[in-house]
Amino acid sequence: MNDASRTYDVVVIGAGPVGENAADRTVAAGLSTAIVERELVGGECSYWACMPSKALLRPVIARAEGRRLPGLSEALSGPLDPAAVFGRRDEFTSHWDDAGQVGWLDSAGIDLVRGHGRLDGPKQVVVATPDGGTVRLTARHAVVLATGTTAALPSLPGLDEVRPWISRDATGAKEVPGRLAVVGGGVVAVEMATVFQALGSQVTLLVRGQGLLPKMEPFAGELVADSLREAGADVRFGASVASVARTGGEVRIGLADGGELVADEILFATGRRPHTGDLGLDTVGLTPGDWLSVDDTCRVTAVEDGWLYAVGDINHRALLTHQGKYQARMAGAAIGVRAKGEPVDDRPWGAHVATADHAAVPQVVFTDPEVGAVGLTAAEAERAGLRVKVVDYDLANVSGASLFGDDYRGRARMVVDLDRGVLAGVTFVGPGTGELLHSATIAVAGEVPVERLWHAVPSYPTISEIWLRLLETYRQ
Ligand SMILES: Cc1cc2nc3c(=O)[nH]c(=O)nc-3n(C[C@H](O)[C@H](O)[C@H](O)COP(=O)(O)OP(=O)(O)OC[C@H]3O[C@@H](n4cnc5c(N)ncnc54)[C@H](O)[C@@H]3O)c2cc1C
Ligand SMILES: NC(=O)c1ccc[n+]([C@@H]2O[C@H](COP(=O)([O-])OP(=O)(O)OC[C@H]3O[C@@H](n4cnc5c(N)ncnc54)[C@H](O)[C@@H]3O)[C@@H](O)[C@H]2O)c1
Repeated sequence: MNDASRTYDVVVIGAGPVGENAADRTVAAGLSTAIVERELVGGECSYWACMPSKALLRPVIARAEGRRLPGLSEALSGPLDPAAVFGRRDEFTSHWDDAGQVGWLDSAGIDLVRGHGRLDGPKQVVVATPDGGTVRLTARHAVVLATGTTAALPSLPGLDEVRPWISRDATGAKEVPGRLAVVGGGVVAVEMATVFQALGSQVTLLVRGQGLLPKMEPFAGELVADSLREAGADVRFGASVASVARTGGEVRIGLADGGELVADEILFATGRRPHTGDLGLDTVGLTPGDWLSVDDTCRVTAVEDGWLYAVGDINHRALLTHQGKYQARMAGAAIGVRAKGEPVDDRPWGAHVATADHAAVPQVVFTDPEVGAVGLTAAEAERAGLRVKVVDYDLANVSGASLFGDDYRGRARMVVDLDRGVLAGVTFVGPGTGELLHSATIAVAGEVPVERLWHAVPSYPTISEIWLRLLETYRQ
């Protein structure tokens, strides 16, 4: 063994939250593990996605909530201080320094190899190191790909010259643009529109569809759109960008309907593409640039002998940090038992399978109002052929919600699978509901019978009383 060629039980490429967790689990299973990272240990989530975006959103949401409380609202009438908001964000990204996360890798017994990793045939990884050298890593048991995603941009004439913002530019911003155009109606678009409108930008949201948050219950996007408009944002539906050009510091945006919009910056929040284009996938018979299909233990299905795993965003099952970390826990444990020749517990909800990816993926959108959803929407349940009862309730009628803030607006939906007597999905929309979501995740993942939920008594007067109201409505 020398510096340029090393052998480990497991090699992980990508030290985002998901790769880190996979490595932690394989070390816990007694397997020597190296992790390869080309940028910052901690990945997109820690430095450019979850953490900075939520650090930017927190004062925005806290202020919006405080402004609904007479006695407090007067003290919150002034503008937010962007420099202080950006400063707190910088603390949460550790000023884009990964020393803390590298220390954690050390403490967990995971070897870090810095550089760009590529597959080079079965169980082989070649790392191009920052000093121009190469390190060959051989895996005895498994290679785990956890290389995440980057922003997907549409192909538009002139886009490169415009220097458009992608999510990294928004979450890492140092200045507040006077006019910000945001293209897209998904999670990044609504969260960043919320931040920049509150920090002082005039935001225009250009949504090609007819609603926001199209993967969720329709009322979620409707309530978020109402609130963005009340905050002063211009939310346009059926608005497709046809061309972009930068002249004299301004971006001129041509719309498909012939209209034009002028902005100082344009953010494309139009989805993600996987970091699989330059990963050596062709050396193992896969197509560069593709998302990677996996089984429930996260093994890449198209590769023989079961040595290649893909966890987190790149398998396209659920582009969320918590769900990727869950996959990493399952895959890491599966690699551990397979290495020992022990049986894999791959029954649904078994110890080595990411069953929740199919039935119980939770997500909180940190807008005002917050949106929390888990499991199937009513439309998805219908498409899946389930016999369901859809139960809606206006959160404004819950005592805990009206105490939370005046003029409370929110709505909840419970989708009951009538044949199994359990919940297929739950959605909460309203201020303060994000922390409520895990109760629904437990009910859905635990397949708690609706009749037993009737005995789970929510405390009075909390927003959790929505559970009682939904169940009463269901039983009527
Ligand atoms: C603006 C924004 C906000 C978000 N907010 C949330 C949120 O609030 N909650 C949530 O659950 N999810 C959120 N997400 C999604 C979340 O960021 C991702 O689901 C998560 O980062 C996926 O983790 P990962 O480890 O799979 O990939 P990543 O975090 O992308 O990490 C992949 C790592 O692999 C490295 N890498 C890539 N290729 C190579 C290579 N060839 N060699 C070596 N290293 C390589 C990268 O440098 C990176 O460090 C957000 C996303 C965005 C864009
Ligand atoms: N709070 C959270 O959990 C959180 C926050 C941010 C991001 N994320 C995750 O990160 C991922 C990426 O988020 P995202 O918002 O970029 O993707 P997304 O898939 O949620 O939304 C992309 C939106 O862009 C639209 N779009 C795509 N191409 C377009 C085009 N050419 N022109 C106009 N519109 C176009 C789509 O119709 C869609 O509405 C998501 O999977 C999301 O779950 C999660």
